[in-house]
Amino acid sequence: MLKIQCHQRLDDFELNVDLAINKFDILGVFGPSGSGKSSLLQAIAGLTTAQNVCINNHNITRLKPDKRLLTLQLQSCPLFPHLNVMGNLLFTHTHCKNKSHNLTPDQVIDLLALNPLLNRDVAGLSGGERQRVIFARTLLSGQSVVLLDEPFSALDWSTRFTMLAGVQQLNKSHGIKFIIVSHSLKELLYCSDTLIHMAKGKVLKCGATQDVVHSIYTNKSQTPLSVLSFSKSEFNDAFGLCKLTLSNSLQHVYAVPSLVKQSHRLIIESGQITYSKVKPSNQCSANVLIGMLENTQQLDEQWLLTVNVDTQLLYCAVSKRQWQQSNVQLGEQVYLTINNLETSHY
Ligand SMILES: Nc1ncnc2c1ncn2[C@@H]1O[C@H](COP(=O)(O)OP(=O)(O)OP(=O)(O)O)[C@@H](O)[C@H]1O
Repeated sequence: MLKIQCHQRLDDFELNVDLAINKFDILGVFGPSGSGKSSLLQAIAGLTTAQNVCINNHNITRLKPDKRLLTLQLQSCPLFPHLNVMGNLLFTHTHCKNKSHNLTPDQVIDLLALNPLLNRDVAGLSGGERQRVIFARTLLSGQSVVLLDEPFSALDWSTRFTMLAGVQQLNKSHGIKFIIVSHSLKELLYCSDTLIHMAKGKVLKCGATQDVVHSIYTNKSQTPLSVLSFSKSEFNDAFGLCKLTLSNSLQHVYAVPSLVKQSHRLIIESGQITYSKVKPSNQCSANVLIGMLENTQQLDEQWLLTVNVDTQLLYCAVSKRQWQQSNVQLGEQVYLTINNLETSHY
């Protein structure tokens, strides 16, 4: 159980958060610019003085930041300029006391593939390299609750997915809990189990990530993305592709290994999915899944179809003309073709 109550007035802006979550491992915080995401993390970490901060009914408003047993990685963090990358990591590992987990520098370096950077001068690092080093340093502070404010915004999607898979792995292997602020639903869908949607200093919705994302889509504010979870991944030598078996049925799709990473989720954009009432007969049409049309909604010029595949909701955006011609009713079986899984598009 996690309960957060936080009240803070910052000139004209008022942060007023009161939420309760049954369980979380990786909590995402999503919302438009200026909605109060960073202010919330900073108030929890004690970097700003809020009028009231209660976590699980403990009032921590006056508790010093170093007694809060968590660490916050800000959007931009300085590194020590007189130390190289390895020096920065070792400094944190050596000087941070009262650690709650025993992650070693070698483990973090391996997980985040930092070996090629270790002897580099920090002044010469690119924005993305710098973010990876800062994340490694955050982990080496040894806290088991880690707050991250836009931690991977400077990374390309492939590297970002590797880092997010690392976050999931650290949660499983070392029990580290993460709260991650991001503008990107794609990022949060990939890694978080629970999501907070904020606007104007308040929580609009909080709950299982897919439910909250669904409510964001039905409010028309975002391009729909789907998550496809799979339980098994087997590399197929003949195709050079991974065969992914869906979590709740024997349906499967094939994807290039670079899309699979260490995670058991694929993020699929609505434009990647096409649907039909009859099974596609074209031999080239691989990656066809069977589902049931669960909902339709008009989004400006398009229609958004929600299709239940394997108890997972996939979103498919179609033109008005295509929707009218297809003559599919709610509850009917449809075929979804997932495109671009067999070529790397990041
Ligand atoms: N120290 C401060 N004094 C006055 N106003 C502040 C202060 N810090 C933040 N604010 C205001 O509070 C609001 C929320 O800011 P915050 O940085 O928390 O939003 P955010 O959701 O993290 O935005 P972004 O996604 O752009 O980083 C903004 O309107 C900001 O101008």
